[in-house]
Amino acid sequence: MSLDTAEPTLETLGWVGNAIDGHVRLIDQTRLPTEFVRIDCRDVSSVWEAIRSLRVRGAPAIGIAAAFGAVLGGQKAGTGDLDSLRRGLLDASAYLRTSRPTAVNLFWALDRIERTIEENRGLDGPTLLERVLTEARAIADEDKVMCRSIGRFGAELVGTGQGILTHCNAGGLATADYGTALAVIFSAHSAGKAVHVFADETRPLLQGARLTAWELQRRGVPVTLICDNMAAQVMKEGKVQMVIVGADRIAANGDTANKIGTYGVALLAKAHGIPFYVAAPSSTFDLSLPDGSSIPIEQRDPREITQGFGRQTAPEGISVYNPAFDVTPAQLIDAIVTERGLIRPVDAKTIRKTLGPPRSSQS
Ligand SMILES: CSC[C@@H](O)[C@@H](O)C(=O)COP(=O)(O)O
Repeated sequence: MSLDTAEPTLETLGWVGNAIDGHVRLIDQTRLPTEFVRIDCRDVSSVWEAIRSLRVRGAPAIGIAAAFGAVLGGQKAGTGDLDSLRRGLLDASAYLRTSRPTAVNLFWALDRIERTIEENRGLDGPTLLERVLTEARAIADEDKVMCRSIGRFGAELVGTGQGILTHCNAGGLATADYGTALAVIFSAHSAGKAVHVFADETRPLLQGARLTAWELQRRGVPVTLICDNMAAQVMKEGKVQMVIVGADRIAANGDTANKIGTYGVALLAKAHGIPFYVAAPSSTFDLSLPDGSSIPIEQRDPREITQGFGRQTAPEGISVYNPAFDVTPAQLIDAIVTERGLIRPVDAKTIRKTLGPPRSSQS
C-alpha cells in the first residue's frame, strides 16, 4: 500500500546505510516537544538504553528498534566467522529482550529476527547479516502498512463533530509512522470529519502533553490538553463522545495492557456511557496468555514521580509505587481496531476469528 505523501510522515526510526557498517537513527522523544533531535545508535547497548529511557517508545516502535539493534550485535561480531556472527546476533537479541517487559511487540519482533537467523543457517556471514537487516526493515515497513489500515477501519467509528479522548501517545512516534489510536483520528480528520481531541497529559512522563499534543498540532487536528484527573469532569460536561487508546499487550480474551491510567479512563467512560476503543496491530496480541492477569507490568524508577523533569516535587525518602502500565478488562472495551478489521465483541472467540491461530509462546 502506498503512503499519502501529502501528509507529514515522521520517520520515527530507521536504518541508515548498509548491513556491514550502517546504524540505527531515531527521534529522541525525551527531548520533544521543545527540541526535534535525531540520534544515531551504533551499538546494541545504545539501542537498549534508548528503549529503556524512552528515547524510542510505544509498543511497535520498540519492537522495530530492537530488530535493528540486533543487526548491530551482528556487526560487532563480524561476518568473517559464521559461528561468532550467529552468537553476536543471538546475544544481542537476548540482551534487547531485557530492555522493557510489557510491550509484546518487542518479543514478537525479536522472535522474527531469531527465526530469520535459524532459517538462514546455510548462508555466508555477509549474506546472513544482510538477510537479518532485510527482516528488520520488513518489520518496520509492515508496521507502516498496518497503521494505515487501522486508521481506515477505525475512522468508521468516528462521527463528525465528536470529542475524542486519548491517553498516552499511540501516534506516529509510537510506531514506524502514523500510529494506532492517533491513526484513527488522523484518518477521520483527513476524511473531513470535524473532531476535537482531548489529550490526557499522562503522568508521570507526560507522553500525552509532550508527544500526542505535539503530533496532533503538527497535523492540524484540534486538540485540548487536560491533566489526567480532569477526564471525569470533561466527560460529565458532555465534551467526549468516544475514547480511543493504544495497547502494549492484549491477552487472548481481550484484556489490554496500556499506559498506566488507561484502566481508570475505561471505567470513567463506562460510567458516562461513552464507547471505549483500543487500536492495535496484530503484533500487539499475545494469544499465549489466556487473560491479562499474567501480563508483566514494568515497574519504573521512583524518581520519575518524585523528580520528574529535574525538579523535586515530593519529600526526600518518600515511598513510591510506579507501575508503567495497567490492564483494562475486556468487558470495558467496546471494540479493538486492528489492521484486519474491528474486533467486536471483544472476546476470545472473536479475537481468534480475526487473527487466526495462536503464535508460539512469547516472554
Ligand atoms: C501504538 S503505541 C501503544 C502503547 O505502546 C502506548 O499507548 C503506550 O502505552 C506507550 O507507553 P510508553 O511507556 O510511552 O512506551
